[in-house]
Amino acid sequence: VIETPRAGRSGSVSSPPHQVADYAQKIDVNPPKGTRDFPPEEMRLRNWLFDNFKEVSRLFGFEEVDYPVLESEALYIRKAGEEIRDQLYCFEDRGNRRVALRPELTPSLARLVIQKGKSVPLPIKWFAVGQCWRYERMTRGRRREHYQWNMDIIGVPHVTGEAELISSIVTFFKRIGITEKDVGFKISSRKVLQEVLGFYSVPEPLFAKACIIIDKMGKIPMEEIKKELKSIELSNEAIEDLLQVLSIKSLTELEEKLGGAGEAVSELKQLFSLAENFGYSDWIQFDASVVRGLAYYTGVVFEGFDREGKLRAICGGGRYDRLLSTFGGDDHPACGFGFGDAVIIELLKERGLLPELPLEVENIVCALDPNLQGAAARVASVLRGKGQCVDLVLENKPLKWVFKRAARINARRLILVGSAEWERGMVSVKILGTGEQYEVDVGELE
Ligand SMILES: OCc1cccc(Br)n1
Repeated sequence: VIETPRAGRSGSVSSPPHQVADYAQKIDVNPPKGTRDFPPEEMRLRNWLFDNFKEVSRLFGFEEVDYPVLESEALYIRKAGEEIRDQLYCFEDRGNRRVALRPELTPSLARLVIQKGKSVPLPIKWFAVGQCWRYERMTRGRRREHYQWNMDIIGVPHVTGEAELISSIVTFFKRIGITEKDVGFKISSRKVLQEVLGFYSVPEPLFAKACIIIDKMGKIPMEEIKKELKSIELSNEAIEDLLQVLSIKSLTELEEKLGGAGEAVSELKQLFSLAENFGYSDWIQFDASVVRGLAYYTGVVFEGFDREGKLRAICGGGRYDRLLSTFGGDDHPACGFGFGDAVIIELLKERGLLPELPLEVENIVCALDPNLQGAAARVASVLRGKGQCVDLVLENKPLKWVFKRAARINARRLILVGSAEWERGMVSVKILGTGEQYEVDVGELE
């Protein structure tokens, strides 16, 4: 914390060497509650993670997009009782507009797809990595921001879309050393719920609310779940039947319960068959209790989980065929997922899989004489022009300091610009850590 200097008895302020303005206020140098700084080491890990997100997206032929972190609050006003709504980071701007820091990326995607209309041919395959926000009472000390990787397919009504998306996440996991022994995907479909609630003639508008309540299973007591289901007029019989179906863990059992004629069973069978062809059957399991906590899902839903059961869901997604029409656009079939940047890092730490990402600077260039600083700048420019990374020593420093800095930045080569050598158009090169050293013509440096 930066302290403002206190006036002594004489009234004069004995300020430190650097003058601190008398009016300077004490500021907290930590970032706002629930947010993170990314100093170099953390930023290297974040870039490593995002580079893997983006490389997988490229492998699957997806195009990168982005949207404002600030959106109209209207994008997120859904009436299904979602947690994401309760925690909206929203405010009125100076133009009296209701705006919000985006809590997720999917509504922005829907907005942009509608905006683009027929100018963008289907299927759309877009991905984004963006910061998302929630305003949660810090009582739980949880973060208020995270970065989410999203991949979405618009215009494909078949479960081939969901199968492709899960394949992309499996590809990502494999790239970073995570196997099916570490994580799995619980897969279900909201059409299971729809078919069960349909038996009890539960009106369509209550369907999303029921899903949001059921998503709280395991997070709040079962009695509370039943109470909330009763509050949306589900009969005791419907509730008991629903809870029984939600405990089903196999497609065979599901088919026995629902019959084989419905879309829920047939789509899930197709998905599991496609998984066989993609080669990730060992990563997935049917679990009827998966509904996810977003109101707009309409079909297949899935979530990545850690098999040790220590962490929250790693990622989640599903089909949302009617989101666009809720924004006044033409409906297109759609599916997608969100993958947060925090739980996966916790998992990698747990598994000892965090990558070593040291700062690596190829060259450190130093003038041995203050009059040779220009020469050193020239050498640095020649190397940089050849794509070489150079840390140029910018002050007149003793060699001991230079060697210490070279070690800290993991430099491979120390290039010294000395007057005797420079007069012959040469510089001296030390390959650090090897004792090898030689002189070389500046033009031949590479
Ligand atoms: O996963 C829900 C969520 C949304 C925004 C920010 C954070 Br942290 N978490």
